[in-house]
Parts: sequence; structure tokens; C-alpha cells
Amino acid sequence: MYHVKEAFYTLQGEGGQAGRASVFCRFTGCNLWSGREQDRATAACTFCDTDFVGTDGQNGGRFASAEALAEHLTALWPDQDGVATPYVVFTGGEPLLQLDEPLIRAMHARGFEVAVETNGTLPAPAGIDWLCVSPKGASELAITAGDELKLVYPQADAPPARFAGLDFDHFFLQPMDTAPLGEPGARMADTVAYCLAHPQWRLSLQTHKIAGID
Ligand SMILES: C[S@@+](CC[C@H](N)C(=O)[O-])C[C@H]1O[C@@H](n2cnc3c(N)ncnc32)[C@H](O)[C@@H]1O
Ligand SMILES: Nc1nc2[nH]cc(C(=O)O)c2c(=O)[nH]1
Ligand code: SF4
Ligand SMILES: [Mg+2]
Repeated sequence: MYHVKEAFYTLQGEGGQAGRASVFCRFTGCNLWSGREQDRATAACTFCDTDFVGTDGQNGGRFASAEALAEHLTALWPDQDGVATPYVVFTGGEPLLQLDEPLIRAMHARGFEVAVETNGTLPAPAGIDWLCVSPKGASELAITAGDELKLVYPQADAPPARFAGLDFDHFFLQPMDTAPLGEPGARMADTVAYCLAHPQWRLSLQTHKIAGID
């Protein structure tokens, strides 16, 4: 059984695929935070900007099979002329608690490229076309290779230098949005300064927030 908080059609806001039309599937649950505000300060990941509790969001629900969830997600993709390759982003919560090879195969069978946004602490199933790892604090990585490493910055216990030698094609720093912590704004100036001083790293902005979309 797959538990999905919400699913929606939008533009990928972040990283190397920013701007690309995408079906997002946000799985319920995470291994680094319960999702309850009273647990945030003591969680392994403390700055999360996302509600991933329950199955009550738009197009959310429980799906008994990979085929059923794949059909549900395919219905959100509007393109019927075959010009653009359909693209699905599995996120959460932590998608690698639930994403498996049958679901990836079911999306491939429907013509989709499959992307994943993960905290990198759990092993990934085979077949992912675009793997984004976003390390969290002191949490140990189970995945040390992929398409992009996208580090939220700054994190006192996760300096960029710890990840700079890993086997990724792209390295992004994304300014921490501090609104979840009760502070307005983002850590923009610090992040820009780090990229200027360390050109291996590129700036990733959360462009969906700028655009005012999901
Ligand atoms: C909500 S997470 C879900 C996927 C996975 N659990 C992860 O952490 O990568 C999606 C993306 O949002 C980023 N993110 C979460 N909270 C953020 C914040 N306050 N500011 C900037 N990026 C944030 C994460 O680092 C991750 O790249
Ligand atoms: N538009 C949009 N782009 C995103 N890229 C990563 C997101 C996520 O929450 O995983 C996200 C999201 O929530 N919305
Ligand atoms: S690991 Fe990802 S989903 Fe989990 S609490 Fe952190 S940012 Fe949120
Ligand atoms: Mg998000």
C-alpha cells in the first residue's frame, strides 16, 4: 500500500530541472521528522518546509498497487501530443520509504521520466532517471552518487565541504527558507557568498515560491 499526502501538476521549482513541467507525488511520512511541530526542535531534520502527514491533501490517498498509483499520476499530466516527455517527481516526506521498482516501471511504461527528491539516508531502487540528494544535518548518507546534490544552506552540522567530493554531476546550494522556523525570509546573502567563493557550487532558488505556485 502506498500512502500519498498529495499529488499535483506544477513546475519543478528547484535544482537542475527547475522550470520543467512535472507531476509531483508527495508521499506521506519521513524518517528524519515525525511532521509534528512539537517534535521539530529535536528532530534529525529541523527546518522542513513541508506538510507530509496523512493522506488528506489534493489528489492524496492510499493506493493498493503500483498500477493504481501510476494511473492516478498519469491522469495529472496534460500533454497529449507527445512533444514533451512526461516527468514525475517523487518527493515527500521521504520518498525512499515507499518508492519501489514496480512503481518506477509502471511510470516508465506510461512514458514518464522518473525523478526523486531524497534526503539520501536510505538506499534507492533501480531505474531512477534523475536523482537529487539533499543531505540533512549529521545524518549519514546511504547514497553518495547521483545527478544532483542539493544542499540547504547553511546547516551548522552539514558544511558543503563534506559533500564536495561525492560522485554527483551537479552541486547546488539552496538558501534555507526560515519561515518554518518562525523567521521571515531566506538565507540568501550567505548562500550567494559561498557560491562566489566556491564555484563548484551553483545557486538553487525555490522558484515555485517566487512564482507563487505549488
Ligand atoms: C521537503 S523535502 C522532501 C524530500 C526529501 N525528504 C528531502 O529532504 O530531500 C524537498 C526539498 O525541499 C528542501 N527543503 C526542505 N525544507 C527547506 C527549507 N526550509 N528551505 C529550503 N529548502 C528546503 C529539501 O532539502 C529537499 O531538497
Ligand atoms: N514546484 C515545486 N518544486 C519542488 N521541487 C522540490 C519540491 C519538494 O517539495 O520536493 C518542490 C515543491 O514542493 N514544489
Ligand atoms: S528529510 Fe525532507 S521531508 Fe523529512 S523533514 Fe527533512 S526536508 Fe522534510
Ligand atoms: Mg517543496
